Amino acid sequence: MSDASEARSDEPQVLGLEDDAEATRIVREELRLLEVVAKALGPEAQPSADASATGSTPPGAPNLAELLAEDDRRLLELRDAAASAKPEDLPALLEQMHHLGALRAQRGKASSGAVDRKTPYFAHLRLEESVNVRGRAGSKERRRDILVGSRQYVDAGSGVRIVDWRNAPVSRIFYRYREEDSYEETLGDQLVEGTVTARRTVAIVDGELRKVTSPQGTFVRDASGLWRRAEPQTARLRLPGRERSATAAAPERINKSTSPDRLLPAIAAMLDKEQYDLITRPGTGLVAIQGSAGSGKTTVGLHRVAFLHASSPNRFRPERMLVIVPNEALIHYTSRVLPELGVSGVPVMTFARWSVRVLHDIFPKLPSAISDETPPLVSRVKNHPAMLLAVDEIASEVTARLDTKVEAAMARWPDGKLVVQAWKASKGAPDRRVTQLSQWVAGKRELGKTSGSGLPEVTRSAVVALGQEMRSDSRAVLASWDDVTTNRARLDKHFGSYFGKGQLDQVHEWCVRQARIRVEGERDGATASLDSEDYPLILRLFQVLRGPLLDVQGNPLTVSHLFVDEVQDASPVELKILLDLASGTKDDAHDPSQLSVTLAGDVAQRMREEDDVHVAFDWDATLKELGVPGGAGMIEPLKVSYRSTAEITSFAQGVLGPLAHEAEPIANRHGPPVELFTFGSTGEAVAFLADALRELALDEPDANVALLTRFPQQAEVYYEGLMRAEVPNVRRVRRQDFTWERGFDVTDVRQTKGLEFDEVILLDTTAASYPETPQARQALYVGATRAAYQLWCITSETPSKLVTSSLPPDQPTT
Ligand SMILES: Nc1ncnc2c1ncn2[C@@H]1O[C@H](COP(=O)(O)OP(=O)(O)OP(=O)(O)O)[C@@H](O)[C@H]1O
Repeated sequence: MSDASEARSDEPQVLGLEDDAEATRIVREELRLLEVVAKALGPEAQPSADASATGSTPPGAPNLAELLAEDDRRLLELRDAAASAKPEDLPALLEQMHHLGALRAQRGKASSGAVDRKTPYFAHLRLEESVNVRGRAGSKERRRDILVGSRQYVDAGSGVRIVDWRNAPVSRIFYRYREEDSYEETLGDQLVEGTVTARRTVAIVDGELRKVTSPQGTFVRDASGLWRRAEPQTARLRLPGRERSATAAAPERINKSTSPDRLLPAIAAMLDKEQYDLITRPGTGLVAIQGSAGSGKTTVGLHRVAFLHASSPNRFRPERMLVIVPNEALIHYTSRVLPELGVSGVPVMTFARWSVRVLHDIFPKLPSAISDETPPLVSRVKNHPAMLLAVDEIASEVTARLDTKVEAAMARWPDGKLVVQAWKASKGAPDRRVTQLSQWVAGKRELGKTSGSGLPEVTRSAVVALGQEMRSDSRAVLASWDDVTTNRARLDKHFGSYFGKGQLDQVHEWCVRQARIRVEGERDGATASLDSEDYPLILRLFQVLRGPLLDVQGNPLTVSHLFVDEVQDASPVELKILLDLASGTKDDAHDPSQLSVTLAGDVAQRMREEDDVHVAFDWDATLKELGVPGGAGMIEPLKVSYRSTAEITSFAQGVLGPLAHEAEPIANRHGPPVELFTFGSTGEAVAFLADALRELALDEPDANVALLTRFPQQAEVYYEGLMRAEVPNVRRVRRQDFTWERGFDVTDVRQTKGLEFDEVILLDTTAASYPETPQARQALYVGATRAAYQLWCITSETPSKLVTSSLPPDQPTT
């Protein structure tokens, strides 16, 4: 490429900067470069090289074009399905289309097609270097201009060279070095040493240069074509400490960035009145805590566990209490609170972890593998609220069969009527009733004030034989599990009004296949496994057929107090199991009068794995469904938003729109404004972030920032870019494997449920990733409210309306 800094007679005009020689020189250089590129690209630019030629696609892996074709095919399929879908299936299909559309858009930007003439590149590097070719003596000096863009373009004739920011080896220099830095890099078989003599980012919109950002200044062109030197870049990430209090009496907040670790602290001395009242409620009964994100729900639930233990150490022994949190990260995040409050040894688990342990204690022969291929549809059906009714129906059928058996069998024996009466007086799950009948006939207990010990011998023997026969029905937990999932008529009856026939066909087919592999062993390479949703299903069937769950010694398993955090994400079946577990037992049956439970949740934060259809969480309905007396009257809202600043809290409420909490949360501190940064491409956004994060790492080495995308695949792109840019301590968190150390965690929103970071950067806050759907609102809300102090939104396409409409009206967007 010719040297753009040489003076020429036909040099482009830079109006508005006549008094600023440095600015004129820089802008003119960039205008000339753009002219050269535009000429080389011509009106119909042709691709010069595809992405695979850059060596970025591993052998055998599908290349970008194949992935795009696959995306298109699936989009078409979804579109067809939507055209003929039942109205109730439409939201799910539309949500899938949004998801795929967002990924497709991102992939499309990186596709190997023609360079986008409207925005051919976003950065310019000028390098002066000396090149040594391996194995050859001597070196060659050269000076060259490299442009960095979203697609590669090389035109040897005109000297134009645009490299793809993601994979051209030379783009490493752009991300790793600043202007005037010396570098040494191996590019192919060449060892290249040199100096970056210019490093600029440029905004080219519709083929026109609009902005140049350089170490010498930022130069912006307005609509009338005049250039001006902009105020120095003010966008900075910062750590807390300088914010003002929103209310004079606002309590202090613990500054986690200066505490020894980043875990949730014990804050007994700081609790407010409402929090304290909830914590000190009597130990028997149910306490339901609703509150916006960061209002202290987890904190209150854990302090309540400690309070109950302190008030009745024998009843609430640590090992007899249970805390259920929605993900593995929260187990670690909350681990400090209880020991600091003097209670060690309370099991804190996810429902999944707890249920795996209990199920295998009861049924050690069940396969231990959990399928990672379960279709989302199967998960949705198995987690559906209607499953509770399906399970209850099975229990009623078993009971009806046993009633018939007892009556039919006893009609033949002397005093058989007494046996029928005793059977009717027995209580609890069918299997417990069979046990009670056996105990009655053996004279070990009374049923309805009678004892069976006076029965004629023949009748007693007949009852013993009948009891054995009845066990095959009352203990048929695993057979009932098969029945509820593989019996097509049952699926239709319970789920037919929520799912289409084709969908239930798929569910049925999957369940039948799973059952067959379990019976026949390995088949076509597939080994026996359970779906993760089978765990609650089997445990619930156990409770309704056989009674309280059992520990490994076969004793009834109960807990003296249960705290379920993020309850809006638990399925009704899971909740029902847990509530029975926390009910205690009397006469072998659950005893709701002993119930001791704390539930904490936020309707606005529901994000279940299988929710491609929006399912609103309704406290009242849930409590009623679970048979909790009092319903919504039990709920105590917490209103102070302790985690996030007023700026973030207000932005987050805006994002929720119609789903916003009835009671506007009260924030107690101010902080930096929420900012939206718009870029021409992901590569440009990565360059900006790399600079901001590097600067933060230098100024505040302890900072811990979360960079969050909506979908996991999007996080990969940013992670790779930041790694290439050699930003220190960048980590890709895929399955809640947070290290809780200083640095930058790149992950998707779902992973951060319940957690807190000083700064959050929401990536790809585009209209495609966050459309105006309830799911997108809730995901964006969860992401935004993870931030305690500072929140940035980044986009390289049309920004989501959820973001733009939630920023304050005077908020400048960059
Ligand atoms: N009374 C209080 N005074 C000061 N800080 C508090 C108070 N209550 C809670 N906090 C702090 O507020 C932050 C959020 O608390 P917590 O995680 O318990 O909220 P949450 O409602 O469970 O949030 P989420 O809905 O996001 O799960 C924590 O840093 C906690 O220490």
